[in-house]
Amino acid sequence: MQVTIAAETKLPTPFAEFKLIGFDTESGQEHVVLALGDYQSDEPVLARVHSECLTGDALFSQRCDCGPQLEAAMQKVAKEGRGVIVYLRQEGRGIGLINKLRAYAEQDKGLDTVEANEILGFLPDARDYQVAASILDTLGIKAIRLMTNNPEKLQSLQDAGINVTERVPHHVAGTPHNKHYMATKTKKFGHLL
Ligand SMILES: Nc1nc2c(ncn2[C@@H]2O[C@H](COP(=O)(O)OP(=O)(O)OP(=O)(O)O)[C@@H](O)[C@H]2O)c(=O)[nH]1
Ligand SMILES: [Zn+2]
Repeated sequence: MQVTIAAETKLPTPFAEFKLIGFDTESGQEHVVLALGDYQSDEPVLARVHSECLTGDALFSQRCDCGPQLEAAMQKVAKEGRGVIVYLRQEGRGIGLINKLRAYAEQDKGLDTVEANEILGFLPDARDYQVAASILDTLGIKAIRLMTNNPEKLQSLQDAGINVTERVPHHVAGTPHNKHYMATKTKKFGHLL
């Protein structure tokens, strides 16, 4: 997957002032990386590969754990003074925003997150991490310490050619609204929660 750095600017946040790097890809999808400190040196860098979740990241949804996980990743990178957050525009585990909302509507009727994707004709998880590998490669990052609870994501990133030297557990507090969702992630996706 061909990716190019299209823009670089500053992103001041409550946690740190990140470098914000915008990527264009041959598929037309745009992605961003928040980077801090000397992320290009040889030492494996603390990293999160975060999948877009408009409802969780921007609208404070309590159906999932995405918003608090994004914030926690920014805080951990700020604390270390060095790290990257690859923000991938793979909304709804790759099925897109509106289809995710359709999947939520199915869950409102009693299906779990996997069954809801399947009844709509999608894979339970349609994400592709090849683009993350290309982005990290373009940034000159050779090895990462990955903040995740998802063993499949870790494996997929390794399969895409990324050297993951360590999994850093990335737990956040649950809510009454995401209890069932988190339980399904543990049972059906093997999340280490
Ligand atoms: N299709 C679908 N996507 C969802 C649903 N809930 C959250 N998502 C999407 O799932 C993605 C996040 O995946 P998660 O399984 O929560 O976490 P992860 O990134 O695989 O694993 P961690 O690294 O541990 O956070 C985001 O793209 C969300 O938009 C849902 O019910 N259906
Ligand atoms: Zn979410």
